[in-house]
Amino acid sequence: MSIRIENVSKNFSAFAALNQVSLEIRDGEFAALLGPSGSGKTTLLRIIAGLEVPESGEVWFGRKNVTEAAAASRGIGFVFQHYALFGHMTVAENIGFGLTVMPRASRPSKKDILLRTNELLDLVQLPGIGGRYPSELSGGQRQRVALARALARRPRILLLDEPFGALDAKVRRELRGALRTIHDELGLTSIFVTHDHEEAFTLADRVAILNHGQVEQFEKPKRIMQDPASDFVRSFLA
Ligand SMILES: Nc1ncnc2c1ncn2[C@@H]1O[C@H](COP(=O)(O)OP(=O)(O)OP(=O)(O)O)[C@@H](O)[C@H]1O
Repeated sequence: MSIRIENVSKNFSAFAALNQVSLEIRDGEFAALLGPSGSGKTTLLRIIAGLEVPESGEVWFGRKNVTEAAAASRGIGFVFQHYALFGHMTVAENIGFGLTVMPRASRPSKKDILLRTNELLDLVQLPGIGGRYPSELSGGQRQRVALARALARRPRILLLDEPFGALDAKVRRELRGALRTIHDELGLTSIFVTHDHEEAFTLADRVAILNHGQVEQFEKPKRIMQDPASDFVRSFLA
């Protein structure tokens, strides 16, 4: 599902967090939003998710204008750094949660939810741990479970906000590989927020570099390295 952001602006009081941002992410693409702290990455992701409303501009998913659509109706999966799992629920209950709260008419049966949960545990390479509690998992395993939970309703768009920020370098690298494989296998369109250059450049098809609420450059990693579009990009990458 392609995502088109057209002239989006967002202010907090008098402060412009996003200033006339336009970005077009192709169906099936893996895009990263990279930039220093406060550049507007999370705000842009939250607007795409429907968790913030822009003052002006539009957001399109494919041929649908979703600018005013509720977050729950957008068919998105999210993974956040601190989007904690429910501690009192098992891993399987966490993953199936989004399915169990669906309206009765569209809710899958208990048996189907269990099947789906096991399928997702296989996908994130944690088979057999559905009966454990989050406190019994490592940080990397928790983020794999968070990813499985985000995918339970078969979203076509996956939004990730610094999902590996709290993990050590080795686990980050492993999870990066796993995430990219899942993105490709499921044919998702994914947007990944990070302030880590290496992470953005190894994961994404194209990287959007943000600074002061504006996109300085949105291109393939190689192209950005070869031909930085501004002094800011050059010094940010140095
Ligand atoms: N709810 C809010 N109220 C007031 N200001 C906000 C709010 N949310 C964000 N901002 C401000 O908007 C700017 C952009 O914030 P945003 O979180 O989008 O940046 P970011 O690039 O994701 O930063 P970080 O890497 O630190 O998470 C910041 O200056 C921030 O202080």
